[in-house]
Amino acid sequence: MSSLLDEPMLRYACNQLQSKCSNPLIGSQKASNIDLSNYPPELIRNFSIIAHIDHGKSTLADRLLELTGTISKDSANKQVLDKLKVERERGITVKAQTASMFHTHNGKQYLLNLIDTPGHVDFSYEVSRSLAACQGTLLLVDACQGIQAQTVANFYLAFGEGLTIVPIMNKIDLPAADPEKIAQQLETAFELDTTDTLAISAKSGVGVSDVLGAVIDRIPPPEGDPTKPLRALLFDTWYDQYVGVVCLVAIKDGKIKKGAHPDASKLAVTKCADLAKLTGDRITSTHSQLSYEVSDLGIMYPEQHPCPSLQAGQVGYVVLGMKTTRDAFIGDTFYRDGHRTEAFPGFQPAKSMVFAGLYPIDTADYAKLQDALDRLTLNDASVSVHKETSMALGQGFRLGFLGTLHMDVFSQRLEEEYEAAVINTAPTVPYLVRYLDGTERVIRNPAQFPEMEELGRVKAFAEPMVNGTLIFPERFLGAMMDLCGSHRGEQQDMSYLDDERVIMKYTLPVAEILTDFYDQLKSRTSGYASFDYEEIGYRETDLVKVNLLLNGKPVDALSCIVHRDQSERVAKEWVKRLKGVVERQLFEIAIQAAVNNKVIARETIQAVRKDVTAKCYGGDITRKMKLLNKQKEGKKKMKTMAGGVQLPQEAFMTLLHGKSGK
Ligand SMILES: Nc1nc2c(ncn2[C@@H]2O[C@H](COP(=O)(O)OP(=O)(O)OP(=O)(O)O)[C@@H](O)[C@H]2O)c(=O)[nH]1
Repeated sequence: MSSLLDEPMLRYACNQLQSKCSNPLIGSQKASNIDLSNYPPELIRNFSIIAHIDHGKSTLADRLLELTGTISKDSANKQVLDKLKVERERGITVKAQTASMFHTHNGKQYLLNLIDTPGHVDFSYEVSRSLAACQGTLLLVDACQGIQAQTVANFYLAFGEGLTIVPIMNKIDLPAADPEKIAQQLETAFELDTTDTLAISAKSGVGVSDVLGAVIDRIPPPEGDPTKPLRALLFDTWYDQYVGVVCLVAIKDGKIKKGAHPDASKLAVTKCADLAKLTGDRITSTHSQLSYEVSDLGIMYPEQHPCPSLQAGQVGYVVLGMKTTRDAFIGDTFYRDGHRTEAFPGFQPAKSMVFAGLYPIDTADYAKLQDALDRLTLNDASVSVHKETSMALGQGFRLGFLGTLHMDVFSQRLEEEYEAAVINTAPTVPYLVRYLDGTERVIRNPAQFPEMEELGRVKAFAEPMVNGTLIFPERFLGAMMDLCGSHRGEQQDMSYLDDERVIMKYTLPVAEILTDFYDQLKSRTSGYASFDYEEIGYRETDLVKVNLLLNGKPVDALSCIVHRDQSERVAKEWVKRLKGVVERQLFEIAIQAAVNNKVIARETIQAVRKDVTAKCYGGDITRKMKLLNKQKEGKKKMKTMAGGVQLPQEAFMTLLHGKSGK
């Protein structure tokens, strides 16, 4: 028997066993004998919980898992869906989580699949994918804070998917809770009938059992026919170091099964890989047209729990032997080999919205950095990586991210993985250059900005825009209008959620929310405002490139693309910052910022004048002059020798990160 298990499979088996041991229910009858073949779709409910950050999504998920006996009521089981081993391994890029549970209601046992959705706007493309696997959603609102910007954004995503929305007010145990006011907000903002709104405390458990009843009574079961050909929606993936990519799928029609091939017993099988070839179904990806063996499948209970099959209406995981998450396309349709079915609509790959250069501090560490990047992107297909070279920083990479949160988390993980500091250049958005001849080009790096001679052929520039939603108490109205106005925002709409809270819509350039927008939003409202946005495509704008020059030589890593109106302010700011990090040298240093070869800001660092005549005691003036002339020549030599000023790598760290290099 041991010959059947090669090393990776053995490690995988141990891993599975460990995860089962950490599940309080594994070992009990209920968990070990889950066979979902022929589970009727009318006894299944697929739902998600959507909410603004901190409104209690994970806490409610814990209570539901406890109430259904999926996890034990144990103080160690807190925020289980946030702390699953698989989720920790997935990191930030693959965030949706699924947990299946069983619940008996009116004498019937139901299979409830809770599909957790990532909350942050950077991952909203994934929220809609996850919602596509559900028929209903619990819209959770903090009974003290009320509706916030992400409540609005997530509501419209669920509404757009045509899901049944069950409104729930959470945290009613808090003294400041005001359920009546929140109900009014829900009616005003979403025209929801709030007569059936549930009022709960996910923390204490009050009212939570009614949530399970509402899921079963109000959310429709999945439609789907197990007897039809297979049609499965891929809505999430993560990377497992032992088996490769694990895919989360919602089976719309048909079934996928795992089990011995009829001929398996007749063949001499010596390797697990060979065994896998003889077991389970073969399925094809509509997107890539690649065909895969189903080597494992099951449900998340709440960790991976193998089952013999998955069928119409069910949600679970399948292992297909994919080596990296780049092979898996969220939104893809799987069908059984040779039985192509209609693909799900609206497949759209994640779009990078923010680009930044990444360089090792020590150029000798380039290979090590590449290695760390390869390992991290294995699990995160949404980060794009291209090699680039900078005159100032040497060899490095240009990375594309879904947003600034995505960029921050990735950079932090990279520093941990790579165990050294890296230099990130200032983030930029993808700009469009439209030429007079009708062609277009996307630029993701200031170095790609058209030079003077090319500018004559440029018809216009365009930048990506968003529709932003801000929600805040009325007393901050002036401050918020000022903030959006100073970030080139244009007001679209304004209304009141209740007698004191305002909801305001602005179109804003993405480049503006990369800067200090969030910090200002929080500081100007003491944290009382919330903000969310959706992309709305490109709008023409007037762009220029600001070049930073040291003694006339451009420092490519410090150039940036900005709106023409901001160029002077940005230029002055950068030369001042640069002056703060360049040390005085034996010659004068000119720090300049230029647009189209025209200098628009300048600072000067005076030379340190070495007193070369100090050793000349007494009055021989000709000897003094000789030494002073020699010094002057030395200065010239140093300028030409260096070809400009040498800036240590640490200075870039200070400039771009606002911290020292080590
Ligand atoms: N008093 C009270 N606190 C609650 C209740 N539900 C959740 N909390 C607290 O609110 C905070 C946020 O809860 P989470 O469950 O992490 O919220 P979340 O929506 O999952 O947050 P993110 O995952 O960060 O989006 C935690 O400190 C919880 O203990 C409740 O009913 N009453």
